[in-house]
Amino acid sequence: MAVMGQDSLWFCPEMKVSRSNSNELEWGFFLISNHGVSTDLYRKIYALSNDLFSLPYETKIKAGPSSSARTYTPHFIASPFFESFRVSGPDFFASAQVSAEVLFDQPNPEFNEKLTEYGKKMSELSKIIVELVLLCLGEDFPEKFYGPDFSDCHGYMRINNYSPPESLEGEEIEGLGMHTDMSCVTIVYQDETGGLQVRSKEGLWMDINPCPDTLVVNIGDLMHAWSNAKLRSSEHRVVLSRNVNRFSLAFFWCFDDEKLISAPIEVVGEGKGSVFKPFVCKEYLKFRESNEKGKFDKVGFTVRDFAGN
Ligand SMILES: O=C(O)CCC(=O)C(=O)O
Ligand SMILES: [Fe+2]
Repeated sequence: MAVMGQDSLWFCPEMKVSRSNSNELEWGFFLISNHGVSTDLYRKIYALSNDLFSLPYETKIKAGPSSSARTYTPHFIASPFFESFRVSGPDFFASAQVSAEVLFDQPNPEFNEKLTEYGKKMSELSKIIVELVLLCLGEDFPEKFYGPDFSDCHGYMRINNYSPPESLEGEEIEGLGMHTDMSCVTIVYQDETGGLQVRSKEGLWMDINPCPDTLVVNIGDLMHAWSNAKLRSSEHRVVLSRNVNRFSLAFFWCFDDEKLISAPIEVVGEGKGSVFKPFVCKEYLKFRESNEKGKFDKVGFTVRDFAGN
């Protein structure tokens, strides 16, 4: 796997993050290539997802928030133009099957198999990425902290469909409002439509243009808190400016729900104060859920609002 720089936007662990210039650590986004996921697998998942999103609303909502499956997020929850299916690990097959059973008339083994293959690939990649990211914080960090703090991580994916309104004439609208991710790291595949943007520290929106055969990785709130804010969980959003559907796959690699997140002294530094109070992972997830419902037009809450000192 290679981690690449693009213009000055990206930090690159393999280029060795220079501690004298912490800028590279502060973007919170980078690209990876040579990740081992075939174009063919993306094509298949894209086609299967299209079948899914093309189903009538009455069918999709059978897996909606008030169903027992609760894998489908319909329009008007995150945004009027966004809908999504969730597939959770570690048993991606069983999770995909929960949706397949309520959505398809017949068994659809290909759907379950392809999403399982993708979930497993992303889980492996996430482990490598976490090790690389730890290496950015200190040479001995992967060895010291991967086992105790990161070996119980688990992942889930969201298959996202953005459908802009037909009236979109040269305008730009938010397909997904500004937010930070509730993950340690997130791996995003975006199709060639583009629209993903990251907010700089100065508040400027920067485009993350689609780049063939690369995936976008971003640091999430859990890693931000664990690293005592040394690794930035950047605000990002998706803007739609063309009248075409946009497809993306976001994979979130997270701590166990019960984990107490507290930055180690080696990260904070002797005699220095932590940026965050220690908190249990699931309490933060609960806080975000209760604060974000229906607030897609508002600035999202982050871990700073929840546990900032
Ligand atoms: O669709 C994308 O490109 C990004 C999605 C995203 O930020 C998310 O699901 O958290
Ligand atoms: Fe996100």
